Amino acid sequence: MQPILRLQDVSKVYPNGTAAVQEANLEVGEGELISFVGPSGCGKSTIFRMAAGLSAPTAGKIEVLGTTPEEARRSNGISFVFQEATLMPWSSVRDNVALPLKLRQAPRKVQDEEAERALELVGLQDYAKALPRQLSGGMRMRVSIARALIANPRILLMDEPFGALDEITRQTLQEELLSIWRRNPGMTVLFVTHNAFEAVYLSNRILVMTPRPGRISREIAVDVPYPRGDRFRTGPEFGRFVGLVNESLKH
Ligand SMILES: Nc1ncnc2c1ncn2[C@@H]1O[C@H](COP(=O)(O)OP(=O)(O)OP(=O)(O)O)[C@@H](O)[C@H]1O
Repeated sequence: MQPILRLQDVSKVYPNGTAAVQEANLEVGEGELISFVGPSGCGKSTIFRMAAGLSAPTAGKIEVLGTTPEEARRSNGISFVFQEATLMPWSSVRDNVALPLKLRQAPRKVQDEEAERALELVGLQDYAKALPRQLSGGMRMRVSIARALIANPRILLMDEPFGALDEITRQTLQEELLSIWRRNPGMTVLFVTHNAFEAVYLSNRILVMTPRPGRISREIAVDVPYPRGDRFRTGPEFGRFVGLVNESLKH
């Protein structure tokens, strides 16, 4: 199978001399949902920024959708969701979601229709005219996800998107993400989290990174079929996987 994203011996040393990533190797297949876990500062965000073409590696090669990361981003093949929802405070929810289409100069009618459709996917169809400050943290994150989905990306990069949310909201958004992912069989999701429970619940594969400079030290396949639901979350198998992730983080 042709990988949709490939890192070959990728390293990143920042101009101030900080070695953030060292010889990371990775192949991601279409339709995977992969989580990255690792200690703070081990280079997870750096890998994501490089994969999205927002920062260049200092060594090695990254291939996304058979081309360069920059090209994949320009053609809307790859979208990014950050930890903070980063919305425009003066614009309505609908206009925030429509931004990627506006930047592409899509007709206003298309922008509105597609924004409504994306808002429906995240359950916010009734909030199209609201301003971001009128929403809760979880709702703002949903807007941010809708904005990433509007361009129909083949790869969605999510950098600790649920880190700032309470546990209940986090679990709701996990379910929504899984449901969106399952309804779009070709969509590949890469997800950064500090939370072993979240990684196990969501992913088909977990990549554990070493402390900085980050390398991918271990891969854990969570070979449990979807939909997973509460039975998986509360069962013995779940605990075994979480134990495996936590154990791997110690080495
Ligand atoms: N622009 C930059 N210039 C210099 N050093 C940087 C820059 N961005 C990140 N770093 C450093 O590179 C290392 C990796 O940072 P990165 O944000 O990729 O880690 P992370 O694993 O995502 O961390 P966290 O889990 O805390 O979000 C850190 O030591 C960080 O201080």
